[in-house]
Amino acid sequence: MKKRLFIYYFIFIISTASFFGIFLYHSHSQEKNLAKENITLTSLLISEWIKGAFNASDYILRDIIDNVPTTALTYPTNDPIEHARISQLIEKKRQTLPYSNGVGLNDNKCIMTHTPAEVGFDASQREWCYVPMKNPKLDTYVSNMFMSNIGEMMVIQTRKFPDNKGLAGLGLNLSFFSQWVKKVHIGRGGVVAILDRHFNLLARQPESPQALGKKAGSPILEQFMTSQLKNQSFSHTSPLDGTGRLYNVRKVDDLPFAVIVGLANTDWLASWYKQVAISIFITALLWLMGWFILRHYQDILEQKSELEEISNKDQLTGLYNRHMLSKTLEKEYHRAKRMQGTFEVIILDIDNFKQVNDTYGHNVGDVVLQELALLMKKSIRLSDTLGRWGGEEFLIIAPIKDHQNRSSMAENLRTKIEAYNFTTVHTITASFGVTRYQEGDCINSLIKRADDALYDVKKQGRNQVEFRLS
Ligand SMILES: Nc1nc2c(ncn2[C@@H]2O[C@H](COP(=O)(O)OP(=O)(O)OP(=O)(O)O)[C@@H](O)[C@H]2O)c(=O)[nH]1
Repeated sequence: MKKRLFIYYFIFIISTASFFGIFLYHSHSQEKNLAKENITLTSLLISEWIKGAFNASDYILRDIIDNVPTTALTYPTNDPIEHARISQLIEKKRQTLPYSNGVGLNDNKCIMTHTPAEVGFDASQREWCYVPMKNPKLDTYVSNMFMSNIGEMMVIQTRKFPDNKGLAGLGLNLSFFSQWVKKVHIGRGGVVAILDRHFNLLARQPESPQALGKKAGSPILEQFMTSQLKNQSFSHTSPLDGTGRLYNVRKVDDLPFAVIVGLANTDWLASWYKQVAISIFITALLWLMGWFILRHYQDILEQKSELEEISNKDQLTGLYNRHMLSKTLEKEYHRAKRMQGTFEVIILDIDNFKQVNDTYGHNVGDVVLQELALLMKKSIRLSDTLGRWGGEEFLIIAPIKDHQNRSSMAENLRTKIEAYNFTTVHTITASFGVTRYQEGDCINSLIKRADDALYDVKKQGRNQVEFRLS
C-alpha cells in the first residue's frame, strides 16, 4: 500500500510538472509571437515613415526640375545673374525640408553647376550621379551613405532632368534618419537601427555616435539583404552590447535602406518570467500539499490497520477474538458451500480451569492461557484459524480436503497439551468437541454440534476428543 501511495505521488508530480511544462511552453511561444508581431509592426512603421519622407523630398526635386531650365545646367556659367537666381531658388526650396543639408544641380557629365559647396566639382565618380546618369530608365535615385567633400556623412536623393540633361540632388544628413528611430520606444533593452545596403549604420536608438557610419553588418543581415525576403525575424546576441534580442529586419521597399528593430529577451520575456515564478510556486505548493496529504493518509492507514488488529485480536493471548472467528467462520462456510468443500470446527475447553485460578490465582491462570495459546499456535497449519472463543474456550477452523477421513488434528493437540509442562501448574488437560461442515449446515448448527460434543466429553470425564457429524 505504501509503495502504491508513493507511485501515485510520483504520477502526481510528473502530471503537475508536465502540465506546467506544457503551459509554460505554450505561453513562451505566445509571448514570442506577440513580440515578433510588435517588432514587425514597428519596423513596418519606420519603413513607411522613411518612404513618406523620401516621397516628400522627391516633390521638392520635381519642383526644382520644373522651375529650372536645362539650359542653366552649364559650367562655367555664362549668366552669373541667372546662376545666382537659380541658386537662391533651389536653396529656398531646400529649406522647406528639415534635415536636408544641401541642394545641387549637375550637368549630364556630373559636373556640379549649382551648389553651396564647390561649383565645378566633378561628381562622375559618385554613386549618386553615375548610377542614374548611366541608366536612362532611372528617373530618381537614392544613394547609400557616403562621406561628403566637407566630411559629413550623408545620403543623396537625386532626380534627373528630362532627356538625361542633368540632375538635381538633395543631401540628407544622418539626423534625417535619427528622427525616426527616436520616435519609437521598444523596451529598456531594445534597439532600433537603420542601415544602408552597404551595412553602414545611419541611425541607432539608444544612441551610439561612435558607431554611426561604421559597418554594422552580420552574416544573418548579409544573407537577408541578398535574399528575396522583405522582412525577417530572428534571435541574435548583439556583439555590440552582448544583449540577446529578438530582431525584425525589413528592407525599405525601393530605397537602399533596412530597418532593424530588436526587442531585448529580458523585455519580451518579463511577463513570462513572472508566469514561470508563479508556476514554480504553485507546483511546489501542490507537491508540498500532496506530500502532506500522502503522509496524513499513510498515518490514517497505519492507524486503521492498528485498529483493525486491535479489534480482531484477543488482548491476553494475542489470538483472534470471537468477532474475528465469527467472520472467518462465515467466510469458510460460504466458500465450502460454493465449492462443495468442507472444513472442521474444533472447540476446546481447558479442564477444571476454575481450580487453577482458585489454587494459583488469576495471574497464573492468565499465564496458562497465554502458554496454551502459544502451544496451539505452533501446532496448527498456516491455513487454519485459531482464536479465543471466550474464557478458557478456544476454537479452530481448519479447511480440509478429505470429506471422508476424520482429521487427527484435535487428538494431536490434546496429547501435546497433556504432555506440555506449564509454568507453575505443570499439567493441564483439555476437552475437544469436533465437527465438520456438511450439506445443509448453517453456522449455528455447526457450532452447536461442536459444543454438544464438547459437553458430552466433559460429562464423560474430560481430556478427550469427541467427533460428531450429527
Ligand atoms: N485467569 C483467567 N481465568 C479466566 C479467564 N476467563 C475465564 N476464566 C476462568 O475460567 C474458569 C472457568 O470455570 P468453569 O466454567 O467452571 O469451568 P472449569 O472450571 O474449567 O470446568 P470444566 O470446564 O467443566 O472442566 C472461571 O473460573 C473463570 O473465571 C481469564 O481470562 N483468565
